[in-house]
Amino acid sequence: MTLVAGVDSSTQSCKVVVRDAESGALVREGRASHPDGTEVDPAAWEAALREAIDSAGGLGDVAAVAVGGQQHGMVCLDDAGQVVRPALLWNDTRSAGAATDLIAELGDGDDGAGRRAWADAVGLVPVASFTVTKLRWLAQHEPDNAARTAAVALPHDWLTWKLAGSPGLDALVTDRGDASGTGYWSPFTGDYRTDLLERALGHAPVLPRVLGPAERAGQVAAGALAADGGALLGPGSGDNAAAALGINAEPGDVVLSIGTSGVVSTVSTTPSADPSGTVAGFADATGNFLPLVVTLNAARVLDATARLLGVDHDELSRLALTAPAGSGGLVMVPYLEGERTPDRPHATGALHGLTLATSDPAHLARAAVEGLLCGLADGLEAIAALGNPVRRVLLVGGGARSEAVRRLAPAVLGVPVLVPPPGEYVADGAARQAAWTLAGGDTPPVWPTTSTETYEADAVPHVRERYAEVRDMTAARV
Ligand SMILES: Nc1ncnc2c1ncn2[C@@H]1O[C@H](COP(=O)(O)OP(=O)(O)O)[C@@H](O)[C@H]1O
Ligand SMILES: O=C(CO)[C@@H](O)[C@H](O)COP(=O)(O)O
Repeated sequence: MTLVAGVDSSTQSCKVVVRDAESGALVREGRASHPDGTEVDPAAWEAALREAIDSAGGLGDVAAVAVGGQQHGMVCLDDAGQVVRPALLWNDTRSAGAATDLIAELGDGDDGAGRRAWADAVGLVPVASFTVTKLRWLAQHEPDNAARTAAVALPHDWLTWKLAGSPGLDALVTDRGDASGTGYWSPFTGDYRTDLLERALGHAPVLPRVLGPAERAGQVAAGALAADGGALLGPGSGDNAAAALGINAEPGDVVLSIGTSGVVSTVSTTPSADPSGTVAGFADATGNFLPLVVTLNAARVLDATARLLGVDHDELSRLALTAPAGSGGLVMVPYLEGERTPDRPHATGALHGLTLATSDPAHLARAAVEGLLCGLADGLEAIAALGNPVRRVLLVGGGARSEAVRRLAPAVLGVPVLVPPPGEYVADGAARQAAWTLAGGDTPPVWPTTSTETYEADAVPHVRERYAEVRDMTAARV
């Protein structure tokens, strides 16, 4: 049996799966936690990856490995390959002002023209999540660190490079999927837009070479992150592209991921440009494209509400299912860390419709689940509005383990929802890419598609209508 390994270095944790390269069967797995926060020293990811690899039985008998990772993180390296400062993550909003400036600059002061120019250039409109805005923030607020920045990498790029033994800045590599989330790579041309990078940072540092979907990225160096070296390295990808590969998403499939981020993504054979900025036109990990909508507030809305009520996730779910649809008029707009879509980085969460009848744990639990799902329903609507077919909606991520989320999703979204068994689909996709890198060829290996459970419910349009009223009312006040 030939073994391959896949990594998911996500916001909250690092997961490693070891699978049979031919059948895709799971053989071993491990995981380790990441520190909290929106600014993290990459050394913490390296330590977690080492721990997760060890707990997954090591890489000594693994023929190939690939890394999936949280997107957009700004990893700045000096000319000796040392990290210049802790990485700003996708969910850090301090560069919101830089995003506004970059839009205005490309539009010569005309916001609409600026949005269109960015969408046409790189498939996205700057918001604080994207790397290009973080580099502008760095240039504005930490000019010495900006000047020391000889190379810029993404979390998955940096971990792949560390696995290879940090063999010099010119050995940094990435893939189309993650490059498409930087704000300085074009999914239309497949090339970097170093002019936009230089506009942001003030100079154009070394950038990782963008590899093909199954192009070899070197070999694991013994001792660096794994006791045993020799395994081939795949290019890796951003977590959402890896998840789509892991779940074998095809055009017409929409993947709803409820992790730290809430993501609505689909596979397209053509690149997207949405000047509203709602849909980001990313690339996927197979040579296609991955238009997606991302919210900042997803599984942690459930974490926070469970903490407020002093219950665990199972009890939160049970409570939510005892309250009526619409939670008696209690609406939670869950912008607990600001929000990315809609672009309201300074917003806070809001509860509206609190009455004596709704002031109880069940109504609060229901409002939290419905508020989370309404934000994703808005994303699904935006994806469809761009002409992407919606034939199947698949629900994954830690939040999908909630029975209330699974049962309320079809009602709020208005479509059936297919739920595969709880799993690590990002790491699975990375493992499948590793098998593809090992085998070569134009397409990834065919692994058995996972079974799914279908959840259906009568649509409850009044829930989204009421949510939209409260969402827009709170927007007017912030
Ligand atoms: N049964 C559950 N119900 C609701 N949320 C859950 C459940 N199990 C885990 N979670 C939440 O899912 C999140 C982790 O999901 P995951 O997809 O691994 O996130 P990420 O990939 O962003 O690190 C955590 O916030 C965790 O609390
Ligand atoms: O910002 C995005 C995608 O644009 C997020 O999807 C991050 O990639 C974080 O992923 P998770 O930690 O939630 O998996």
